[in-house]
Amino acid sequence: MAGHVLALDQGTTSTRAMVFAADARPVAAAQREFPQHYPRPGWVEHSAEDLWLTTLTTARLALEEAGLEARDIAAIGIANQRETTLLWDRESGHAVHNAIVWQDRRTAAHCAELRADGTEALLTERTGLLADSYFSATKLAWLLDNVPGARAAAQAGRLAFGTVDSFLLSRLTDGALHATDATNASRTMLYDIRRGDWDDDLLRLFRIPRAVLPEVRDSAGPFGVAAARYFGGPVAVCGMAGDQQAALTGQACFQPGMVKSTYGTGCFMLLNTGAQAVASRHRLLTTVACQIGGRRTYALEGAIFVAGAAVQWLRDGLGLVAEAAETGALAAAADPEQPVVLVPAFVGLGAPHWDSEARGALYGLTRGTTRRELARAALESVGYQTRDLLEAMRADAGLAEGTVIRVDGGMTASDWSMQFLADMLGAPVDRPRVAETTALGAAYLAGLEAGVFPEPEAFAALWALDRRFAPAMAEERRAMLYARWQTAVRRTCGR
Ligand SMILES: Nc1ncnc2c1ncn2[C@@H]1O[C@H](COP(=O)(O)OP(=O)(O)O)[C@@H](O)[C@H]1O
Ligand SMILES: O=P(O)(O)OC[C@H](O)CO
Repeated sequence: MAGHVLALDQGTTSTRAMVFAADARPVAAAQREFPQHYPRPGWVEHSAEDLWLTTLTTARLALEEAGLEARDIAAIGIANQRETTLLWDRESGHAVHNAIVWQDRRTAAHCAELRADGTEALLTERTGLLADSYFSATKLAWLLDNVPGARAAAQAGRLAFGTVDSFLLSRLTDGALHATDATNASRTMLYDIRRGDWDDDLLRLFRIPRAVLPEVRDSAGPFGVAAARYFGGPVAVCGMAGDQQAALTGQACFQPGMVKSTYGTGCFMLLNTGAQAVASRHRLLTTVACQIGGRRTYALEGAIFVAGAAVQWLRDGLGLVAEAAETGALAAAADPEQPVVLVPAFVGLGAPHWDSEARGALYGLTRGTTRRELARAALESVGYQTRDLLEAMRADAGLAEGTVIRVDGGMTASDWSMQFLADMLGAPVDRPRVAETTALGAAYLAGLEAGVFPEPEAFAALWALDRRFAPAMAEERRAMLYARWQTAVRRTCGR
């Protein structure tokens, strides 16, 4: 039975483990949610032990469901929520503080200073990122400044910093390996994405001692061996990548110009730009898509914070639906004469606006507005925000006519949303048969290294279409709706 790969997908709200066969078929899966901690407004933390234990538990459950043992697993691949920052004691493996999650905004003031004093230009040039609390650097600086004794211990080499991939790897290998991959490193705001190394100027700027940093490796390659006691036998870890980059790989977007967009709680759209790190002129991020054999592939990325979360708000906040899936039928039945627009800036707006002060707004309400129009506005908001990203990508990288958008994530179950997306983008939207593209991407990286999966070209041939949504909206209507959205965003951002 050898020739299976175990993928660990450690996400923001839940941890999944999946087993894939050599033909990329998923054969087992397990998932566990874990608590979110909000110690103060704008702060978001995870318990490091929750991240570890849900990973271990789901991995064991998936192996059990597949009826497989450690010796049947050729390799482990890890995909993870990115940027989330951990600092742990090398000796004991214990985190010195909860993980500070990517959504956490406690360092927003620090980032505002970096923007005000002109440092952002240097940050962007070296790391491809923007001075935002989203990324790891200011979170790590906060930990070193606020956890008693942390700075001295870090300088003495007793503490290790890492994103979630690095922390899980350290646990799996019983502390033997302190490493990350280039995709995760590219989200820290400490890594020069063109030179492929930690940047001494940025380390000085954020007062980060080099001694805390992990070694940066290829996304597919040897990452040590998970100790025998975890899975009943040793298993090699052969791949790691940030979850959005893993999804780009799982969607087989290997060629420059290919685009994937993932719709979960938020939305992350990545465009493969090949060997070229394209500097964005429209406030997109430049990031490492993958590193194999020392060769880096880059991507342009647009991140929006609220996609499926707008549907969650209708369900849990307003109680307008009992199930997310009801929103499609409601939207279809909405009054076409009522121009209700939702700008879901619940936590500010991400790319390309980056307005952390903006808050959500609804426009066009009348006495005749019902939950049908609100449902339509929530689903449409995802299409409009994606159009904003695509326009920025077109302007930055000149996308080819007829570029197809490959989609994945929980919200792609909504046919209505996917059709509106295709209409608003004016581009075909392809939904693959394997929805778990993040786990598949992690499995692919590990399986490639272990010799289970074929070279990219042959793997790309395994990608199978579930459904294509072709744009069907008249151009005039498309332009009118998008103009209305842009007006709503301008008003929301006070511009
Ligand atoms: N049929 C549907 N229609 C609209 N939204 C949906 C539907 N099914 C799921 N969603 C949304 O998709 C999101 C869950 O997707 P998932 O990929 O599991 O997210 P995450 O990995 O971020 O937790 C939720 O926000 C949910 O509201
Ligand atoms: O865990 P997800 O799927 O919400 O993804 C989170 C992203 O990696 C944050 O950058």
